[in-house]
Amino acid sequence: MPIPIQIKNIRLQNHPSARSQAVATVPITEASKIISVDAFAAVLIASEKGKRCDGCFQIKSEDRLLRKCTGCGSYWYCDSICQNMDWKAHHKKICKQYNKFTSSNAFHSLASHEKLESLLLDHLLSQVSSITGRVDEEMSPLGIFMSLLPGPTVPNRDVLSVCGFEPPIQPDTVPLLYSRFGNNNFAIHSHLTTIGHGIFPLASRLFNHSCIPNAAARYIFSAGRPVRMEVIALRNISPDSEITIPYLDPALYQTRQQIFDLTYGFRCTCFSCHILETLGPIPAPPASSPELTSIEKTLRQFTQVESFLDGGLPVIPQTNIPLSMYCVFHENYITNLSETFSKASHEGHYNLALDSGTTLLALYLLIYPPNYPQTGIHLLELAKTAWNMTVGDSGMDYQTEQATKARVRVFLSLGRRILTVFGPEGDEDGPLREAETLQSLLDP
Ligand SMILES: C[S@@+](CC[C@H](N)C(=O)[O-])C[C@H]1O[C@@H](n2cnc3c(N)ncnc32)[C@H](O)[C@@H]1O
Repeated sequence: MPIPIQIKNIRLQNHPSARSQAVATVPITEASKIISVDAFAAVLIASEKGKRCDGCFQIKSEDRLLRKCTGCGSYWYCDSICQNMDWKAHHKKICKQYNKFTSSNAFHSLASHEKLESLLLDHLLSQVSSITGRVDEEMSPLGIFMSLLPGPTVPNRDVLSVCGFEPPIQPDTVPLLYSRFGNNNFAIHSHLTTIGHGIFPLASRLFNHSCIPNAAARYIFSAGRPVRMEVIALRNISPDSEITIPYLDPALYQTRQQIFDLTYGFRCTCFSCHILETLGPIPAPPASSPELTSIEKTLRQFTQVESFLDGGLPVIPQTNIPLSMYCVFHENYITNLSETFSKASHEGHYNLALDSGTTLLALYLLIYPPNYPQTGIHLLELAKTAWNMTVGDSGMDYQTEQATKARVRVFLSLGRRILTVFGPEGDEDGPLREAETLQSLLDP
């Protein structure tokens, strides 16, 4: 059956297990924008409420004070443009019931992710009810949403039926809508920190997941507009190659397959998952420090992280990983290592920070594909740490200072390159701006 979606430079073709896949019809160059789509529905996470505009998601500042909705007092906006946009899209349907619902026992009994889902579903249902009659239009956001594959579990309607209103859509449409909800909402981030969740039907319809993706989503906030998702090519994509995005952090080596099963209803068969399956369960890292130090040495040697720091970032194949260092993929190890790095860096223990940060970089080279934004942000953090070391130690001798500054330069240039590929996203001041500032301090 032909697939009735036409997007510039992309063709949807049949896929044996994922129904369809998006493939490039022309060469797509690294850093280019593959698609740009507005959120069909979006909601801020609880900790961001009152700090950002509920309409466009821009952050409050001295120049952008927020005004409260006078009806519920629980939604905040930059100005009347954002407020009108939100009112028409969904808020007029929920304003009156919002406080009653969010203070109800039913709402309080939900886990925090369920609360967020319930509010997002609420926005979605309100949105849907404002555009009744367009369900059958194939290219409308709702038409595309309804054409998505259902997830493995249907959300509990009692839990997720929010604000007590029933959308005025045909009753048989409601279960279809619910069953497509859980597996099609995206975490919206600013500088890779989640600030909300949103529904982007066209992006859902097009892109399958890979743990070694060649594209990734970034989010743009602009006044008077809904949040926009842009899917960016992380590397050159040749014609007829599939375009894939990560549905979750590929570093979740132990839990990702379970999340695919439970939330999306598929088994990932990418190369990284294939290797994981071949190697079997990941052992816990050793408790003893000398043993762990030796494993970390093997990891750094295997990725040649120290020697490449003078050149460019290598692509390390996940093949032939020495079995002795397999435990570095344990999620506890990754979490502990990144905590050690950021704590040591903040507390001024720079030698420890650079040591653990370099080991973490070696691990990221194995886990993430080229130009993955997390690697770029980590390189910037390493550059800032090395820079703080040079300015924080007034007794540093000239040679050590020059050697440390040389490390700052390398980390910064590698990090900037990756961050430029992904491009700016979210709030105005971000890692790219920080990288420019650090560059101007280094080379005044
Ligand atoms: C957001 S949709 C992606 C578009 C989907 N291929 C379609 O035809 O509508 C997500 C669903 O696609 C399928 N899918 C996505 N990535 C997959 C993968 N790597 N392997 C198998 N199925 C996948 C799963 O059924 C998943 O719930």
